[in-house]
Formats: sequence, structure tokens, C-alpha cells
Amino acid sequence: MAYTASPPLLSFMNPQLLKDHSSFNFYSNRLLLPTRLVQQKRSHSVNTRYRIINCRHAKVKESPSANLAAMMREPHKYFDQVIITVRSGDGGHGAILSMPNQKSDSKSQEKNNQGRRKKSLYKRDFDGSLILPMGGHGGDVVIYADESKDSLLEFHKKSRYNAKRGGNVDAMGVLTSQLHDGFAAPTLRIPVPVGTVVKRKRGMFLADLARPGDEILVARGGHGGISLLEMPEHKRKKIMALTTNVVRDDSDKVLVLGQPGEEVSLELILRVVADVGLVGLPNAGKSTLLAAITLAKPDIADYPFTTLMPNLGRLDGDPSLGALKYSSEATLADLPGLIEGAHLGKGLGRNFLRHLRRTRLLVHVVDAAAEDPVKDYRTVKEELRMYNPEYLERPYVVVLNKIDLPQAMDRLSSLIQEISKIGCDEAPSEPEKNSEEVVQALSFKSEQANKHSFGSLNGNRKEKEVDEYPRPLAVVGVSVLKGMRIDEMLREIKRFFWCVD
Ligand SMILES: Nc1nc2c(ncn2[C@@H]2O[C@H](COP(=O)(O)OP(=O)(O)OP(=O)(O)O)[C@@H](O)[C@H]2O)c(=O)[nH]1
Repeated sequence: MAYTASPPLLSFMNPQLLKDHSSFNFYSNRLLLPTRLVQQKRSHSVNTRYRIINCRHAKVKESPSANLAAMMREPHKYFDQVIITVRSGDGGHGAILSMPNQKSDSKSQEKNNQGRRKKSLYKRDFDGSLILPMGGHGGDVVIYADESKDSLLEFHKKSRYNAKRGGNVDAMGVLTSQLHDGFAAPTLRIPVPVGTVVKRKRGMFLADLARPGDEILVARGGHGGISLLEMPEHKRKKIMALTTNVVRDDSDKVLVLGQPGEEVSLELILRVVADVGLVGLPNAGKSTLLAAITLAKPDIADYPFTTLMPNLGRLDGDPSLGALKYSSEATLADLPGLIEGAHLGKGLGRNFLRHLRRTRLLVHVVDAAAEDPVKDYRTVKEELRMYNPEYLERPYVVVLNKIDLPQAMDRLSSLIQEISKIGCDEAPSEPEKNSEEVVQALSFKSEQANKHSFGSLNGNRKEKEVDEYPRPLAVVGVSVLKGMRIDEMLREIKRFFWCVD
């Protein structure tokens, strides 16, 4: 960041003095300078007085290619949040027109009045008044949820979107029967992934595009201007007073020029839409699990943080339950691994935890062959609690993975017992009753709280220990790699969604 003050004031100053004695107040954009530096003689003053110079700070812009390179290197930091600017189109202009053949036109009216029906040369309203052409409406800007999109990355490459302006009335001069309205500009439709939350840049919530096809009008195109007939002022005023659909501005001026479109800066935040969230330490086998039970093809490798962005997969219903339940499906999201201190930014940090917000069930995947699986499990729960304690109130299933390995199989039953005991029998509190709106409202609140303090809890909510939150619905040992006891695990997951016994 570089700061610049107005050159005439600073040019005469010794740069070293400036450096030593000035301080920049970032929040007020003010440069504080001792008054002697600006050569204000205050001989009577003993203390150094500071004079405030308003100045603007100029952000040294990174080149687009540098931004792009950073994005390619670390897409997980960019895929779910972006600021874009959209501008709707200006309205097209109307025109000042004159009547070429007023005499003949009035003659023809007379003739009409006499009963000889002759088609009028001009378009007329039902009351006989002339319909004059209008400038075209400027293009609106609409953002809509599109299933084929899965990230917001592309908006980092192109962050400005302008709708087209409306067409002008295609003439100046004489009114003819061929004159048409200016063309209305098409609506600019911007597709975003399902689950995108649209906010004003300053934070005002606009929409949550949680279902495919959801859309919001974010900038309305300007009205087209009207056309006027050239005629004496007093006559025009009279006509205008009788005409109701004339576009006027605040000061009651008749608008011939099209109105400008509006420009808005928007924040887009993606919150993955998934019913089940897979959480666990890196390498626990979350991606392998997703690949084993859905058609998703996530990257799988034996090094931590293979998963950088949430992967989604769909879990079909059970055919034995009949068409209704078979056709319904649950979406699973495999999240990047969490580590101790993620809430302080360690590992990949915790930002991706926002993608658990819409989930109804969590699946904790624990590497049962690890050194201390119970500690690992507690670590993940603690990180969830630090991010949003409400996550610990949600129903969850614990999957002890890698039981094909002897060290896991040997201690499986004791692990199941120990993990089943962690937590209390308390029923989940209200927001978990699957009311998306309530969950949303809570999430927004907690997001704000989290922004300000890492790990702090909402307002007056009492801080609870991990053990004071509900126990798991089930704890199952599996090997997702070898396909051991997968059915048992699926039954537990499906039981939650489709009440399978
Ligand atoms: N032996 C054995 N290995 C497994 C099993 N499941 C997964 N793995 C291995 O564990 C390693 C990590 O698996 P991933 O599915 O990438 O783990 P992850 O939890 O998604 O890891 P991150 O992407 O880092 O969060 C891979 O080498 C898998 O082959 C299992 O049931 N048994």
C-alpha cells in the first residue's frame, strides 16, 4: 500500500523529515505532520503541534496476471468468495419531433369525425392522443443459481459486468408513422453456483440462491426517455398535463434523455449446498469415503490436504423403500481436512467450515489406525466448536475408518465404546430442526462474531465443553478402501434421512 498526500503540500518537505515525523492514520486517511514541517511558524508554541492533511491512499495495484497466478496456486482461498461490480444499462433517449403535416392530419381527423373512416397516420391511444415513441429500457442485471457452476473462481478473472443500454428513438426531426420505440436491452444474466449468497459490498444481505434457478435482480436498467412534440411551450404544457404516462424526474422535469443505469458492488459468498458434511483430520479417508459411496471422483492421495475445495457427491435413496424414497437423494460434501489450530489459520484454516452451514448431518471420519484416534476426534470437535458451536448440536455419525489395518481392527471395540461415551444425551436444540432459515440466521450471526474474534462465542451463549454436546447417533468401524462394513455405515446415514430401520 502506498500513500500519497497532495503534492503541493509535500513537495517542499525534506523526505527524511517526513518519514521520521509523520504518521499515517489508516482508518481516517489522514497524514499527521508536525506543524513545523509544513512551515507554520508558531513561535509561542512549545509543544510540537500536528497539522492534519487529508490525503488519499492509493493502493498499489497488483497486475491481473499476478492475481491470476495467486489464484491458480491457491484456488481454495478464492473459490468461495469474491467481490464483483455490475452495472445495468442506461435507458435509450427519446426524441424531439415535429409534426410534418399537421394540416392534413387535422383535415383527416375532421373527415373521420364526419364518419368517413380513414386509418390515422400515427399511433394513437384509446382517447385519441398521439403515442410517441420511447427510448428503450436499459438492460437489468440478474444473478441466478446454475447447477453447472461449482465455484466462484471465474469471477476473480472477470469482476465487472455491464448490461447493454437501451436503444434511442431512431430519429430526430419529423414524426412519422414508422417511428418505433428504441429497443429494450436484454437482461444480463450472470450464473453462479447453487448456494451462493449475494450481499451488498457493505454487508446488506440480498439473497441466498440455494436452489437451482433461484435468481435476484441486482441492478435495474434505466428507463427510456420519452419523445416530445415540437410545439409552442404553452400548448405542450397543456398536453403534458393531460398525459399521465410521461416520465418525469424528481423536480418534475419531463425526461427525454434515458435514465442512467445503476452500478453496484456485490459480495458473492458460496455456501455449498449439501445434506451431509464429511469432517475429519487430513488423511482420515474422507475423499475415499465419498468416492466409495457416490459417483464423485475426488483427488485421493496419502498426503495431507489433498482436498483443497469441497467435493460433492450424491447418495441415492434405497430401491427397497419404493419409488418416493429411492428417487430422493442426499448430497454429501467432502471438506478439506481440519487440524488443531485451524481456527487460528493453521493448515488450510477454517474458512471452508462455512460449507457445513447447510448440512443436516455430519459424518466424522476418524483414522482408527492413527496413533490416538480419540484425541484426533476430539481435536476436530474442538475446532468445530471454536468455529460455530451450533455445529456440535447437529446430529452426527462417527466413522472409524481403515479397520483393514490390524492396529485399527484390534482396538475397534474399545474405540467404539470410548467415542460413544463422549457427549451427553441432550436432545438437539431448536435450530437443528432443519429449518434452513433459522440455521441461516444463526450462521450469519456467528459469521459476524467469528470475524471479530477467533473462537469467541456468540453474544450471551454459554460456552460449553465438547463433552456437553450430544453423543453421536452411531459409531461404526469401516474400511472404505476395502469396502468393509460400508453397508452398515450407509444404513446409519440413510436412517437419518429416510428413517430406515
Ligand atoms: N488402509 C486404508 N487406507 C485408506 C482407507 N481409506 C483411505 N485410505 C488411504 O488414506 C489416504 C488418505 O485418503 P483420503 O481419502 O485422501 O483422505 P482425506 O481425509 O480426504 O484427506 P485430505 O484430503 O487431506 O483431507 C489415501 O492414501 C487412502 O488410500 C482405508 O479404509 N484403509
